[in-house]
Amino acid sequence: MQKVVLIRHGESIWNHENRFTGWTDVDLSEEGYQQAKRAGQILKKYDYNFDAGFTSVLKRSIKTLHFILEELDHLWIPVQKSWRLNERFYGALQGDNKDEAIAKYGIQQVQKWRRDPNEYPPAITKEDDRYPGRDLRYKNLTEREIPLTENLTETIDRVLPFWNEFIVPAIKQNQKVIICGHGNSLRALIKYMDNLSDEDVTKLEIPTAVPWIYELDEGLNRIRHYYLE
Ligand SMILES: O=C(O)[C@@H](CO)OP(=O)(O)O
Repeated sequence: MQKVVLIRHGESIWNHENRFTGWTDVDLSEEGYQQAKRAGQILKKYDYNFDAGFTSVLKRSIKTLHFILEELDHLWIPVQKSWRLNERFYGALQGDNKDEAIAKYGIQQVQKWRRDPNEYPPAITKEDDRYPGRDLRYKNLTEREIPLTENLTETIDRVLPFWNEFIVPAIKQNQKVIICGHGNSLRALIKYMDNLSDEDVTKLEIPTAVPWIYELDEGLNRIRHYYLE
């Protein structure tokens, strides 16, 4: 049996301000920093240790993983960062306040944008300041890989190659891995791992910085999962 730890980053400044974030590189709030430290202490209490870490290229996740590893005195383990673990790209909603969006577009539309796996948020154009194509960290992506908007189904499609190419081989080599991601990149992974229907995944809400333990059998099928508190 293998244990894999999934964890969403701690609260970000825009989580706190209730704004759509997506690929915007927003920092942790003070509360988010404390949450990350607490997550590390919880993992330490239960004697967890890791051989490898995986995270996105966004600082709220990178820092959360860093503070967790610091609590475990594990800053030395290899950490692989990939845009494929980024939050879902929220298009033209990025930066908008979620309550203001509800007032403008109605709760049903906003809820669809947020949770319907096949619904696209309004797209940006390549001229928009939020277009990731001018950001150095994405310079090796093809134009097709750089989103103007993204739904959860597409998030799954770009998370899975990273899961299959890097995380699965590490698990198969008996490495203990921790994956620090985002609400929707983890939702994408869990939809795949748990074979959740489109309907069921709409109900999946993932709290910030609470370690979520996946116990997997030899074939990497889920035995059970639970939060560590
Ligand atoms: O704003 C975002 O990028 C995400 C996560 O905070 O929001 P939501 O939960 O609405 O998908």
